[in-house]
Amino acid sequence: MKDLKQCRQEIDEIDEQMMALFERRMKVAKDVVTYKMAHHMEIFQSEREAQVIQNNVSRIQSEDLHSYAKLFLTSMMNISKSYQTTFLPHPQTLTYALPKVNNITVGFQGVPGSFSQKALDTYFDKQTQRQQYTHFKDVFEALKRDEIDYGIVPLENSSTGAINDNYDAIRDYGFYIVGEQSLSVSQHLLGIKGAKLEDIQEVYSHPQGLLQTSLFLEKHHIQPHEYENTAMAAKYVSTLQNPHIGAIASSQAAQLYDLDILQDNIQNIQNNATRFIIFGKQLEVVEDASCISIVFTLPHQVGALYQVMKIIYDYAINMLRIESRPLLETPWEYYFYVDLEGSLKDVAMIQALEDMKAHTKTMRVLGNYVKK
Ligand SMILES: C=C(O[C@@H]1C=C(C(=O)O)C=C[C@H]1O)C(=O)O
Repeated sequence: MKDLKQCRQEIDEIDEQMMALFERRMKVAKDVVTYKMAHHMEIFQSEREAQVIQNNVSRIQSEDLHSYAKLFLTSMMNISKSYQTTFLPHPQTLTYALPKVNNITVGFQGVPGSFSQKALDTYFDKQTQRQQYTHFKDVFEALKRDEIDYGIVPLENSSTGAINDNYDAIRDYGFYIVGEQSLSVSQHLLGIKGAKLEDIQEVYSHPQGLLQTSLFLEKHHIQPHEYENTAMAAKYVSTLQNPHIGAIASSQAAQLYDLDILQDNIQNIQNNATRFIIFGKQLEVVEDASCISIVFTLPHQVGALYQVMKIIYDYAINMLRIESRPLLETPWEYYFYVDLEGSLKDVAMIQALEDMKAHTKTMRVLGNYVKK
């Protein structure tokens, strides 16, 4: 048996060599992303990754290490991609993208009658193919598999705040926001034909639908049940044919699933609106893009957020929004999502972003798009 101290000495020597190689590899990854940004290429290149895995796993002599080698290479390439996403485009080489409209497929969560579909119908034209998914996460997965060109998900509601899972997903999947559609949302109490408000004891809806109507539900002592989606809840309630069970959903859902509107506009706040984002695999900047979204993490030190805010102030940039989310790996540390008014074609903006980046631990531009 080898001595532990001796083994660890050997590991230390190996790590030293590996770290030098890691640094070299990451520097090349930086050169790769510079090229990709200038040539409108996606960061993720699945064929290249498959090739890297195939070439290198076959170099490992011990058969029992093949699956570990594959895991090692995959993690290494994930780290390299996440590093690549942190680089800012160069205003001179960044060219405007024409919004893709022809022959595209867009994924959304829910069934016809859902608010996501309504947002999709408002943003895209009739020819756009629609693909529906059960969960928000499925829309992100579908884009990852190239099943769709874009996804559309809600990000924020004016009365209930952020839709956290989608905030985290847009960051974790490394996708870009290419557009935004705001939609005014009216929630209605739906029931089967002939049912009355007084009959309703329980309702089904998406958690957002329940939150947005919490005051009404409390007042009428109606028990809420969470469901995947408002429209799916309406469809479900329609199959139950129980006069005591209702759904909270749109008027379109009432029509589609043959339900009555027992009480309209039951949302806590009358001007209830939801912001949806359209996301894709590439940074696409259209000519009139005026909102830049960024996400960053900060070192745990006094005044770290202030330093970033000061740069925004010094460059006289209008900050449209700031949101923080916990960093799961390290408790009590946060991701900050910030929306800024401006364009990535503006040299001063890039300078400001570079300065901000210097005060962050990690920073990535999520997109530069038009708010609608
Ligand atoms: C470095 C690149 O970018 C990504 C990362 C890869 C890597 O780290 O080897 C491979 C393919 C891409 O998904 C590249 O395109 O070569």
